[in-house]
Amino acid sequence: MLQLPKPTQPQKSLAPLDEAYELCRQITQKYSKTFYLGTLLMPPEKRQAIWAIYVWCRRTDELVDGPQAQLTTPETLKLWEEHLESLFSGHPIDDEDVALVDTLERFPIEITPFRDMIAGQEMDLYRSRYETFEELKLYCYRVAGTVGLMSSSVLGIEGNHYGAAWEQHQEKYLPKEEAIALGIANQLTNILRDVGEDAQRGRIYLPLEDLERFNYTEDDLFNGVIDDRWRNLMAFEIQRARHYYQESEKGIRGLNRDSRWPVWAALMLYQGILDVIEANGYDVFTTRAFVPTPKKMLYLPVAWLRAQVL
Ligand SMILES: CC(C)=CCC/C(C)=C/CC/C(C)=C/CC/C(C)=C/[C@@H]1[C@@H](COP(=O)(O)OP(=O)(O)O)[C@]1(C)CC/C=C(\C)CC/C=C(\C)CCC=C(C)C
Ligand SMILES: [Mn+2]
Repeated sequence: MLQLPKPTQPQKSLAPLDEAYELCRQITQKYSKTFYLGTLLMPPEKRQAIWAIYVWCRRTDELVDGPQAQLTTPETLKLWEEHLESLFSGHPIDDEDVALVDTLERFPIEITPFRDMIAGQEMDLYRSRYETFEELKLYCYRVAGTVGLMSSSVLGIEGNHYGAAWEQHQEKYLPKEEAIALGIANQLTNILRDVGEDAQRGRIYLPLEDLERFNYTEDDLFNGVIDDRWRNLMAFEIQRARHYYQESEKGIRGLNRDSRWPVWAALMLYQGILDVIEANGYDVFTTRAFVPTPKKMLYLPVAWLRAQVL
């Protein structure tokens, strides 16, 4: 269902726009309950645009993380970048692209974050360790901070007046850093939740300098050792992720009013995973941390309130 690029595919007739958006809706709903719920709180035009962006991101991630990932080479990613360029010149190739091409017309977005995400996925082809947090942060920017930048164009920036009303210039404060911070916070959360799953694939995203700081070894991690060293290491990483959430929060008030509730909701739902990891005694080896649906529903009114007052 998630088609990988087929460069030699002959010309085919593509889905009409409403069907393409419906396809993107279905894929978003299937693959991410959390972000899908967030989009349901948006006005229809923004919601559809986020589905289109989600699907492009999902397809990009699938290239290195999906069932066909073994077949992906740097050449595959090069072809995917050419595919991207075709979309940016208004030429959809697959049904899902029809929605993204329309979204790009309605909400102009720079191509850079899309290219950067492909570069991030490429890192997964040749890296399975990160020595320092600085190195990991670059990866997190590329695979997730970029999502913040892409989404911001759709979410919209509230116009802020600086200076007196009779002055001509009206400047907009662009909360770019905050959008990137929320992506990084989400990705760090994702990494902490998936430590066990990634270890089974021989991957360690936690910076090795942090393992060393807490005297915890790669072997300990592959054996799923949970002791004070691990608990302290995890507490440190969770605190770092929470710092990025906090950094992102001040950007939300710079967004259009109708985007603040969905973003607060997505933020709280994803950050909630950190609380579950703590409640599970930092066991990310045998238990997958998730926020149960009734708890998700409880977050929604709190997120609404924050969107009104913060
Ligand atoms: C509500 C809203 C605007 C959501 C955006 C939804 C969107 C377009 C998500 C794209 C997700 C995606 C498939 C990215 C590919 C790379 C990747 C896998 C990144 C990880 C996402 C979750 O992955 P996964 O599928 O493994 O997770 P679950 O199993 O579903 O838990 C990431 C963790 C990155 C997600 C990053 C964001 C959603 C960016 C958030 C930032 C903003 C919306 C900017 C807000 C603006 C300001 C000013 C704060
Ligand atoms: Mn992934």
